[in-house]
Amino acid sequence: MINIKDVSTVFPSADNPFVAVDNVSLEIPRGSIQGIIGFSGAGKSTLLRNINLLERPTSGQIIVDGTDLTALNDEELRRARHHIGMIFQHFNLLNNRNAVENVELSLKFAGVPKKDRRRRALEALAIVDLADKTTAYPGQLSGGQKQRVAIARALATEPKVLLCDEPTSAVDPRTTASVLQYLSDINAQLGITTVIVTHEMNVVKAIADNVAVMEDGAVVEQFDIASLKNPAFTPATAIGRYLISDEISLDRKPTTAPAPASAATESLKEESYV
Ligand SMILES: Nc1ncnc2c1ncn2[C@@H]1O[C@H](COP(=O)(O)OP(=O)(O)OP(=O)(O)O)[C@@H](O)[C@H]1O
Repeated sequence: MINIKDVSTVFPSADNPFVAVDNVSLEIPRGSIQGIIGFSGAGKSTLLRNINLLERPTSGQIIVDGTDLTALNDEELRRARHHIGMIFQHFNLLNNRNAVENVELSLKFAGVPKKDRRRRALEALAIVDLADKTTAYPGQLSGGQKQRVAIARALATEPKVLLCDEPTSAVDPRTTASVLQYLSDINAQLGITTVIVTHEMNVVKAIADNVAVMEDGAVVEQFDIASLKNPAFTPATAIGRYLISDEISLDRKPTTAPAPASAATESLKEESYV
C-alpha cells in the first residue's frame, strides 16, 4: 500500500513560488496498478517522483507499506529505495554498458554481493525475454528492448513498488502493447504495486485498475477503470471523459508556469537514482 498524505511540492522562484503538487492525498492498494493522468503540467511526474522522494515533497507524508519515507534519514531512505523501482520515458540506460551490465549496476548500488549480481541480472533480463540480448549495448537495441532492459533493471532489486514515468511515450504503438504486457504480467506474477504516469489514454485503459486525474497540482477525480464499462458512469472531469473516447493523447502546455529545472539537472538526479 502506498499512502500519499497531504503532499505538496512547491518549487521556489524569486518572484512567485510554484505549487506543482497541491495537497494531494491518494491511497494506492498493494498489488494494484494506479494510473495518473492529466494535462501537461498538471503535476503528474512531480507527484510520481514524490513517491520515492526523487523530488522531496515540501510537506506531507509518503507511507509505503507502513514506512513513512519522509521521516527516514539518508541511509534509511537509500535502503528503502531499493524496494522502489523506477522506469523513465527515455530509459536512462548507460550507453557504455551492455544490457546485463546496466542491470548489474542497480544491484551493485543496492548492495548485492558481486558474486550474485550476474545471476540475478540474467534472471531479470529473462523475465522480459531478453536472454538473447544480454551483451547488446543500448545503441544496438530498439526502443522497446531498451525499455525492457530498464524494466529488468528496476525488477532486479525485487521492488515492492514500480514507478513508471511515461513508460511508452518514446516507443511505437506495437511496442507500447508489448511493454504494457510485460508491466501487466510482472504486476500479476510478482504482485508489485505499480504507478503509471501517462498522457496516453489507451495505456491507462489497457493496464490500470484505478485512475487519478490531476489538474493544477491537485487530484480532482478518482475512479476505477471497471466503472468505465458502466453506461451510467460519466467521469466528472474533461480528462476523465477522454478516457471513454478512444486514442486521444493529451498535450496542452500551461502558459503561466515557470520553466522546469534544466534537462541536465533532471537527468543527473535520475541517474543517481538507479
Ligand atoms: N524542478 C522544477 N522547478 C520548477 N518548476 C518545475 C520543476 N519541475 C516541474 N516544474 C513545474 O511543475 C509543473 C508540473 O510539472 P510536472 O512535470 O510534474 O507535470 P506533468 O503533469 O508531469 O507534465 P507533462 O505531462 O508535460 O510531463 C509544471 O508547470 C512544471 O513546469
